[in-house]
Amino acid sequence: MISLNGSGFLNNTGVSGSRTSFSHSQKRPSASVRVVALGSNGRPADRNVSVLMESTLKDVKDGAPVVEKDSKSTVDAVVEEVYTEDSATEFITPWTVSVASGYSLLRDPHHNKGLAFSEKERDAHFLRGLLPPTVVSHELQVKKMMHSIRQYQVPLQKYMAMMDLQEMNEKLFYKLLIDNVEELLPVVYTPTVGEACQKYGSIFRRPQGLFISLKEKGRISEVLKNWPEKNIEVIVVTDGERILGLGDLGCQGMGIPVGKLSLYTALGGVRPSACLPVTIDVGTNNKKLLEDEFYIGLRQRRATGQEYAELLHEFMTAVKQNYGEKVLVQFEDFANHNAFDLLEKYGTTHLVFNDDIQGTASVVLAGLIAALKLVGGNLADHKFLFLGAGEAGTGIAELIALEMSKQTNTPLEETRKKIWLVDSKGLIVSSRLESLQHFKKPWAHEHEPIKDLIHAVEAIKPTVLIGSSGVGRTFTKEVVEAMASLNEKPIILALSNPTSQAECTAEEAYTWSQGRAIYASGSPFDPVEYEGKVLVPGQANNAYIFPGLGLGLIMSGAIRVHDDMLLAASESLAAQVTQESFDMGRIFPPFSNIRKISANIAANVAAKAYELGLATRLPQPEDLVKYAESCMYSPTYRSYR
Ligand SMILES: NC(=O)C1=CN([C@@H]2O[C@H](COP(=O)(O)OP(=O)(O)OC[C@H]3O[C@@H](n4cnc5c(N)ncnc54)[C@H](OP(=O)(O)O)[C@@H]3O)[C@@H](O)[C@H]2O)C=CC1
Ligand SMILES: CC(=O)C(=O)O
Ligand SMILES: [Mg+2]
Repeated sequence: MISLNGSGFLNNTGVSGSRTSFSHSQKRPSASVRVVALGSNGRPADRNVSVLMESTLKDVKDGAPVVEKDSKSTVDAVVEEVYTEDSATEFITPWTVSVASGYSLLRDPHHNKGLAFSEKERDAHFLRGLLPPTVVSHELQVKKMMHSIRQYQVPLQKYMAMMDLQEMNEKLFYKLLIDNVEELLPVVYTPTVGEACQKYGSIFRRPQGLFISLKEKGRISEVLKNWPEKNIEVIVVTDGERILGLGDLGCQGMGIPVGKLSLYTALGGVRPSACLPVTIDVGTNNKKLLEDEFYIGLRQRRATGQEYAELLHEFMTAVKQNYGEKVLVQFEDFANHNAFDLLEKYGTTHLVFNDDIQGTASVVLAGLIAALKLVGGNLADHKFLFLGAGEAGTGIAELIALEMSKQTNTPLEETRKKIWLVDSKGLIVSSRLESLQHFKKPWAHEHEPIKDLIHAVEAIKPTVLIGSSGVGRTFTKEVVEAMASLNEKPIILALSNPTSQAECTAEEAYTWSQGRAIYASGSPFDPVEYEGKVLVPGQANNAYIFPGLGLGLIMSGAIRVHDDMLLAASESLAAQVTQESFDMGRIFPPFSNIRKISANIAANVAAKAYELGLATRLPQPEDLVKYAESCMYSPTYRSYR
């Protein structure tokens, strides 16, 4: 497993939302917070209307500016006040010299409240006549939006409605997503985000992230400055070459960083304005896209070698220059021939992790630790077989081997022998060693060659079967039946996304194993009734991990990601699976509790960062769970003066 390095950018307050904040001992003069609303084109409109928040920054306590609550303010929590307010306290752009009319305010997604603007605000901000007379609560807005989204039968229409909402009223978008996470996760994330990426050219309306193409070579730092937010804490970047299990979608992969970052906010509580989605466009080898008149990316085959490396290097350098050394960069959906190398290269200079390799490993290990409560034994008592030996497969395999090695005090080389992988050419065995990609080599064990999965299952006799191939329906009836004949409770994880690429469905796994399989999948499946018992499949998706992991890194001011932090995240997630879940056969907790889960994961990750001496936010908060919760963005409307 690759351990990642980086060096520290010190944020004195430890409140990660605020790079422009103050040291623990510094007093900040009392100051009103001035917010300038901009015109719909991002430039100020011609009317002089300043929007003043009702809160006033007074002091700095425990590293967090204390907000004196105005009698009319609706905001209560001190830290929340600082962390949650999304740039409203520092709305700075080079052209912020005058202020806007209410019309502009309605078009500013960060500050727009739509019909929730109070009578007083409508008067103060020139909104009279621009809104119908009714004033509604945030809750009613959520109810109405959910009603409206449920009217759409087609998932992509729901996705587009959600994206429109995000562009229109950010706080309503996040409240909707947080309050209805189980229903809306499949809309803004897998599986629908996969279809959205496939059709991104046709549905593209407004930029939701930065597109950095070969055309921008030599001026990436300038391009970063075009993004309106400056205090970036998390970047999710893709080059679009391996989007879910859908292959090379080039520039249209942008849906993935956008979706992942909306989960950073909704699930992990990172401020939306601190999140930057980036797509690096070096071309695409997808012939269909190159010939598609609606394709939005560069029309050329992918740049490789030095040209590719130089663009990526310029990007990584510019990121550090613009946002400091503690900005977290999450590599997402790169093809494996670049992913491992990028992780290794930038792990020594930046705070980076690869979600597909490391986030996936952490979530699957958590599921396995939890599953042991149902099947018994320790990790080392089990034998693992993977279909797919790429980023997800070898990443998971390595973290399982590491955990096993720690638990049994056995060398990693030994624990790896419990784990077998099959790739497109068959079982990975020592006779193939020379021709294997470097990340597969540790898994080339002594065995005769085997070409297909069913024969590998029969020969290896695994207790756990994990699909990470990106190819749908590869766990056939024969394969699942073989697992069920070998094990009383076979563990079967069909990780590939989106739903169309799942190695088998929940229904198939339960039916073909006579209801005995312990099953989880990357994309969600509905519960299945088998012989009168309702079995609820878990969702083995890195979305359980990266938001909490990211929050833990940010709140502790961590300067690098360490494997032990991934293990800490796994342990925390596994510990949060309740008996109620186990009784339904699920090895992951429901997403409805995800913010609490993320806070606990963040606390465990941060604790590990402190233990390893990798945290820079000092002193360590006494109660890390409470601190994590206090740091989390919540989409509460603020009152405007
Ligand atoms: N649930 C989750 O949280 C996550 C799910 N995933 C999903 O996992 C899948 C794989 O992702 P990733 O590991 O990054 O992709 P990679 O491209 O890195 O790896 C795919 C692996 O599958 C192998 N493979 C492809 N076709 C077959 C086949 N027919 N039979 C056997 N093996 C095959 C490839 O073999 P070869 O090397 O020979 O080409 C390769 O080893 C994707 O669908 C992705 O969506 C990924 C990350 C997280
Ligand atoms: C979930 C995820 O990261 C993937 O499928 O690539
Ligand atoms: Mg991914």
